[in-house]
Amino acid sequence: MTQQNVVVSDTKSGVSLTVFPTPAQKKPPAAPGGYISISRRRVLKNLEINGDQRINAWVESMRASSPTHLKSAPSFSQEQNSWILHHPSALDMFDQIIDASKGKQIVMFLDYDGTLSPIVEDPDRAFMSHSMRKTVKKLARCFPTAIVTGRCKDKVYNFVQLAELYYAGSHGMDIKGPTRSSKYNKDSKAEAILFQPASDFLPMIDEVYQQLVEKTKSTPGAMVENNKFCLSVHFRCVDEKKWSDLARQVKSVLKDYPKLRLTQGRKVLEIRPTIKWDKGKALEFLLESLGLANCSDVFPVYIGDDRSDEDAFKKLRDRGQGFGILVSKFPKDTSASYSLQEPNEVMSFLQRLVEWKHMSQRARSRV
Ligand SMILES: O=P(O)(O)OC[C@H]1O[C@H](O[C@H]2O[C@H](CO)[C@@H](O)[C@H](O)[C@H]2O)[C@H](O)[C@@H](O)[C@@H]1O
Repeated sequence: MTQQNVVVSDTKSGVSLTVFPTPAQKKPPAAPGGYISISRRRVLKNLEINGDQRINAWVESMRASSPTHLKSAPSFSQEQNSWILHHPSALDMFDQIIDASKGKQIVMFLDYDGTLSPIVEDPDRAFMSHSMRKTVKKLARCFPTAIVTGRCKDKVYNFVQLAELYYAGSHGMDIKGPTRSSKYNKDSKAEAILFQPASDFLPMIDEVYQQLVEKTKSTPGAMVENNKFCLSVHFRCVDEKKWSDLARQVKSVLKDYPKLRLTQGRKVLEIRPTIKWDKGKALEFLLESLGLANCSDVFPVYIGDDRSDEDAFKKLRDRGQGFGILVSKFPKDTSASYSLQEPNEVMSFLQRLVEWKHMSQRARSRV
């Protein structure tokens, strides 16, 4: 690359442009603000446009991924019907699912928000019901069970309060084994599991958290949540007309932190380290910790409702093991095989798994 070439990178938008001078431009013109600066200005202008387009794309995508109103147009019900054909209800397909798992060790991975708990306005009040807790407790007696969430691990633990589970907080960047022994972790090895691949990022995340709180305080309803290794900026209680402004505020803070990236969830923008780690990798790590990563007779089931869960759905597809279940009332682009409409259906599905396990144990003990 010659000295005159200009590389302009917008690390946040992933845009990296290299501007090569044309032969006619090779000598810098005498005029102030030579050709490199003019090109740079043009490129920066383009980046501004791209930046705005990107913000609009986030905002649109956030609206689409968490629709507020049930659509009623005929084309929508057609879309819904065709989607359901491709992602049938895991409750309707229960027998087929059980058939596919025959002779294999089922391992359960559960997202938290929108899967075990209903979506609510205040993230600090996203409690799971007692009946859901009871169900998950029973489930963990039948199968190794992990909670995989974007939340801070300790916060989700306070919601779930089951010491016999594995927990992967901060989108899998904070993993911990059970602290209470169960059938699957008798040798106490599980308790020793602790994996934090992004610990170097802690000071940066704290710094960005402070800046985001300061920057967004002028936007009524905006809330920044510290999830330890990642952050969430909540849009749910912000007037939709202000969403683009809020996204711009977030982007303006992040421009100085190329080592952080933005992802988007249900009315939330999430800020996380650029390391190659996600819920899919966390799932693989947990299977390895359980000594099941290289087994052909493992059957992982991952249930989740959000974009970040797609990494885990995809991982299962790539491994050709088990399957994903998307929790959604609406058709969504997904790598999950099955669907459930809401946390209540998730609970029914988990209950059926527990009943089936008890029945098959009883049948085996009779033989
Ligand atoms: O991986 P998850 O367990 O699904 O966590 C993803 C985000 O969940 C939470 O936000 C979502 O639930 C809130 C409470 O119902 C809701 O108000 C918000 O709009 C949703 O996006 C959590 O607060 C975030 O920090 C997580 O990133």
